[in-house]
Amino acid sequence: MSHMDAGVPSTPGKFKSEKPHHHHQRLLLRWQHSPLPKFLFWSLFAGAVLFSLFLISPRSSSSSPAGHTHSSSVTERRFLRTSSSSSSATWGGREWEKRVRSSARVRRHPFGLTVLVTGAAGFVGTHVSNALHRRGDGVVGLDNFNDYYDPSLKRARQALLSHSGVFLVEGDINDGPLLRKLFDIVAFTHVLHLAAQAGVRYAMVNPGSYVHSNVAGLVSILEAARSANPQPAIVWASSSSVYGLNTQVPFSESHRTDRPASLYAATKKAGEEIAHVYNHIYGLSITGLRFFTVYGPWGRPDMAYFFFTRDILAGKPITIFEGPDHATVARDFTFIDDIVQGCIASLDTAQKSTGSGGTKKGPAQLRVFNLGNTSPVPVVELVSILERHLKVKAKKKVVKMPRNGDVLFTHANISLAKKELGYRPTTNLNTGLKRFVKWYLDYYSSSGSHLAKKGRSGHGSSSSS
Ligand SMILES: O=C(O)[C@H]1O[C@H](OP(=O)(O)OP(=O)(O)OC[C@H]2O[C@@H](n3ccc(=O)[nH]c3=O)[C@H](O)[C@@H]2O)[C@H](O)[C@@H](O)[C@@H]1O
Repeated sequence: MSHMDAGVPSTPGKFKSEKPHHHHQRLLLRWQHSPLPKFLFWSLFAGAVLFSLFLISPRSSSSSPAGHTHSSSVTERRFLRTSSSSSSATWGGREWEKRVRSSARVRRHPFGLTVLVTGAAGFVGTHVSNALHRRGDGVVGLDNFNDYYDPSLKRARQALLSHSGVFLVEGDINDGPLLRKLFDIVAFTHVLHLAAQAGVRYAMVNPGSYVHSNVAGLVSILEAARSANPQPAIVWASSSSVYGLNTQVPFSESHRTDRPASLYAATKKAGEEIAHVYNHIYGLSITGLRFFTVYGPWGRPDMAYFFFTRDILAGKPITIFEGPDHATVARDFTFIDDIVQGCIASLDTAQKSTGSGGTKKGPAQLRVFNLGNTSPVPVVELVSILERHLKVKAKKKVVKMPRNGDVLFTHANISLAKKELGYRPTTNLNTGLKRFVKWYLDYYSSSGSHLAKKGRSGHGSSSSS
């Protein structure tokens, strides 16, 4: 859920350099040696630099927010609007530092953790931050509140955290000075890095944002962590999508992950390789968690279970994908509370990093775990459960799955997480969706959403099997 701050271009803004032909080189040399063309050359050069800076600026974005991405095939280079790019949000100052320190204070002695949670206004980030704080750990959140999906939902999650005493810093994971400042003020024992550009299908619409958040952003976090003294242990969100076209089931950590089906998956896979580098060179203790389609209250509106709910209530048709020869599309949907348990167990079992001041002192822990539910459910079944809880019949359109980065099925083998983390998911899809629907109806009726109200009054009496 994070994105770039103003200024520094990453991969999307780069131009391809081409080797000029010798003849062109000679012409260019001659041209450069006369004074007027030299002036013209540098003016044009400066103009080009300014123009490219304009293009990469977050403020240059004019396209509409994402979240409803399943139909677009037009690739755009778009920078998501963040709180710091559209308002005067800043960080720093004595009052700000005081709030950071106070939020980081451990109330669970002697074993309390001090955790920096990136993407803390996100779905998983909010839940884990809350749970850590409740048990007495120090928690500081970081989030850039970008507009990939409705920022008001992120603000509502922030209000929830703030109410329980967790301070959320508004800023970007690509902001090196901000990260250094945070590590200067607080000796974080752990970083739970959840900030990312999520969503499989949106990667075809806005590829640059995936590279920026999931590759450059991850490196930025690891750079700050490796230079910090003491170095924190890192736990971060990878994804079940790294299994890509793997056909061995259930997916186990030892299976192939070199055939991603989407750019999103490729950036998460790249993250796992980058983690290896920082572990190897700097002695950072790093744990990657492959989440399997996490759902639940306070979830992400760009995910199918969420927008299916919205559209069913609004009486709009929903599109259900099917594979070749009518093959069922299924997901190992995992309830948020189980994921929270897996994240906390990963933090608790993470060993200390072994470096200091950027120098490795010895080998450090490097782990990857599947966090799934181990029982895949077809998407049509997900829709039936929603219909039951919403008491509304869906207008279903079954279509052949477009080539959009989606895979046919996911299924986690969680033996390793069970053994090493004591991870045991306990919520099935029916129970989890019941809790989601309850939250959804409460949230959107109390926040005055016409959509939820209209959907309920317009279709409340029809019911499904
Ligand atoms: O497990 C993961 O690692 C990933 O889980 C989700 O990705 P996905 O499983 O594709 O979840 P949804 O976008 O909610 O889609 C769920 C299912 O509904 C299907 N679907 C989606 C959209 C649609 O209009 N119709 C439809 O049938 C998809 O093909 C998929 O099988 C998240 O969106 C990713 O950020 C996350 O990394």
